[in-house]
Amino acid sequence: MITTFEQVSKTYGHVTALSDFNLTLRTGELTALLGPNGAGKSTAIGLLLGLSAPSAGQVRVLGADPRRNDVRARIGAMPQESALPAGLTVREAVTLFASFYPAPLGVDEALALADLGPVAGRRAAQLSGGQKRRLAFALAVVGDPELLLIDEPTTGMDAQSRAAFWEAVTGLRARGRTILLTTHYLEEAERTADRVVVMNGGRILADDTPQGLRSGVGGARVSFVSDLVQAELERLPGVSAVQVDAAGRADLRTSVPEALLAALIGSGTTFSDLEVRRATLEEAYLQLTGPQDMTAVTRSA
Ligand SMILES: Nc1ncnc2c1ncn2[C@@H]1O[C@H](COP(=O)(O)OP(=O)(O)OP(=O)(O)O)[C@@H](O)[C@H]1O
Repeated sequence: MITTFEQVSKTYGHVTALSDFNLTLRTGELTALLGPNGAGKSTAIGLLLGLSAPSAGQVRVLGADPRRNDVRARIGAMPQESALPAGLTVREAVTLFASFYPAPLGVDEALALADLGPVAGRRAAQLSGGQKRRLAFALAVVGDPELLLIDEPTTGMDAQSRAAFWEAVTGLRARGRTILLTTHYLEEAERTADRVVVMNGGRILADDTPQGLRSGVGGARVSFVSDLVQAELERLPGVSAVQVDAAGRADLRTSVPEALLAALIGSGTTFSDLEVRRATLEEAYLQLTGPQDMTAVTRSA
């Protein structure tokens, strides 16, 4: 059952949030939708949830109009900010949400997926920020949805919660669920997504696998210590950027790392401390969206 945006535009007064937006979500795939603040990601998710109608074009969710109640019952959503039932315990909230769906998961299964077992008896209002995100996840998955929409899911989660969260999400994908995720944590998208869609200004800039995006833009970084001066480094094959630090370590960006190394060795130059690494998804993303975007966050490992 196909989920598509066909030539969708969405405007709010004079603001164009989405423009000529075309995207097909493939069954069983985890797609990461990336873009700076205001790019249009939440607007796209809102359209899939049937919260608003497109200004032009067509949105189909699991083959039908997302505003139909029977379609909504097949979607799970974890919004950026969710109003949780504060007075209920975690278990009561998950039990209540399970009752909305025709074939839900077991309550204990949903609690375990979200790693909430130890706090199942606690009231939602008393949860920490990260625990609230995990409760929002449990409420999104308890209906066993075919399509899962998750908007900046791991904000506020600690390292263990994030690891457990991604394990649960990839487990759902292995069961054939279709997942659309937005995140500003690019290394999470790089590690987990089958497909990355980069957007800005309401338009799609790239749609590829994480590997495809990395190799399509940016090439590789090669660094080493040598006596070569800036002008000599710039003449090496495929070099688009050169930085040399005070200790004489050169850091080069090249589209052809193999040719660069062959030229370096062929020149007879003495060099040491060689490091070669492919461009990261973050570098590819920044090339696509422009260095002025300060919203892409990278956590230190
Ligand atoms: N209800 C609304 N009324 C007016 N403008 C809106 C509304 N919702 C979104 N916008 C505008 O539409 C554009 C896209 O917003 P959207 O929330 O979809 O971006 P986003 O990519 O999700 O951003 P973020 O990463 O900050 O969550 C922005 O310029 C935003 O100000």
